[in-house]
Amino acid sequence: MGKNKELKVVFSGGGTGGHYYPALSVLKYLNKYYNKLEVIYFTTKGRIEEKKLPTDFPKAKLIPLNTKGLERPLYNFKNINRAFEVLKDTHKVEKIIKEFKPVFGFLTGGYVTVPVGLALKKQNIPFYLHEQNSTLGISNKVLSRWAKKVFVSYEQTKTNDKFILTGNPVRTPENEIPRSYLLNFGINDLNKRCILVFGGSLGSNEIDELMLKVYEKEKINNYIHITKNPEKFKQFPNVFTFEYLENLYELMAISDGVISRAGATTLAEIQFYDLSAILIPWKGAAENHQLKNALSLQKKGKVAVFDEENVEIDRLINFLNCIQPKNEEYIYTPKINRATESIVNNILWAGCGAEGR
Ligand SMILES: CC(=O)N[C@H]1[C@@H](OP(=O)(O)OP(=O)(O)OC[C@H]2O[C@@H](n3ccc(=O)[nH]c3=O)[C@H](O)[C@@H]2O)O[C@H](CO)[C@@H](O)[C@@H]1O
Repeated sequence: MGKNKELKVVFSGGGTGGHYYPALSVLKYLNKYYNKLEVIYFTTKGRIEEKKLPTDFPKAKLIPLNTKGLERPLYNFKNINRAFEVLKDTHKVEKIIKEFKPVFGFLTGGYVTVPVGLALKKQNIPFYLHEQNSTLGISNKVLSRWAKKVFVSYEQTKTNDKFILTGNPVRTPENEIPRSYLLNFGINDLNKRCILVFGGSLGSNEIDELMLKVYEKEKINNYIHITKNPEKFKQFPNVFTFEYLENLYELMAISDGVISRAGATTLAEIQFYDLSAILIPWKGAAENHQLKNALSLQKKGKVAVFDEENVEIDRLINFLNCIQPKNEEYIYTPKINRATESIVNNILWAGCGAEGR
């Protein structure tokens, strides 16, 4: 990859961590190779990409959009207003990119990407989509007909040659991380299993309730549990609670297992860091995509999928107790994430367009 170059790009994607973190991984990768990477990131007002991006990526210019998701059922009166908002935002984005002149756009899903994709199309600027889930989300479905390429995380999502299987980009530590890093999070016996518990980027009350039952019975393993209700877990000395951990992926690199929902980005991280996992798919996900995500990972082993309405606590505990823990000497050594690399290579060098324009 060439260095000392300038590149102007438009990014968008978010609303939730599952859409936002893949965009961030690609952005960070690009940033390594360009001395002057100029980025406009179109954000969902008040959501994760707005709150986290400035610290993650200080050079990006954030522009919030008003577009909101459609109400269900679709014939809801509010949706007329929502459609107007998309038109207004499309116009706003068009004006901005006309002046900014980006080389390409990269969009990772979430309703905010719709006006951005429409504006890029109107200005004849190539754009690329990334889909994290096994089925296309609504925004990606709408935009895919105009996208230059659609990068996907699962083989079964490909429907024509425009679709390229890359996997889902995940955040990776730049440096080695020793197992002893866990001491910073309260863990004091590094030879015991360390299990990370969380309900995606938005949290999950159901997982909190389920884990209360697990912690009543299982006192040996250590747990780092992300929750909005830390007071519920105070009586368990082996449970260390946090409201949100921005760098959860660093803990994944040195932990032993995960108990979580089955959001696609979490699943990609579980695979990348080769963790054992108990997955409890969220039933409200569009087209039940979390269950589909989870089942395709289950085929690869080290993963058990539970139905949230029927979790057998003893089976769950038995699964945990079969995990071979890393020992206190363990050190994670940095490795490249092939999905991130593959997306960037496809955009810049594999004749997909941007650099050759
Ligand atoms: C309610 C909702 O819309 N869910 C969707 C959303 O989920 P959600 O945003 O929960 O997505 P994922 O579970 O895929 O990803 C969560 C991300 O947040 C990170 N994390 C989480 C907690 C924390 O304290 N710190 C932290 O960094 C995880 O490491 C992971 O990178 O996007 C996913 C990917 O499109 C979809 O599959 C989900 O169905």
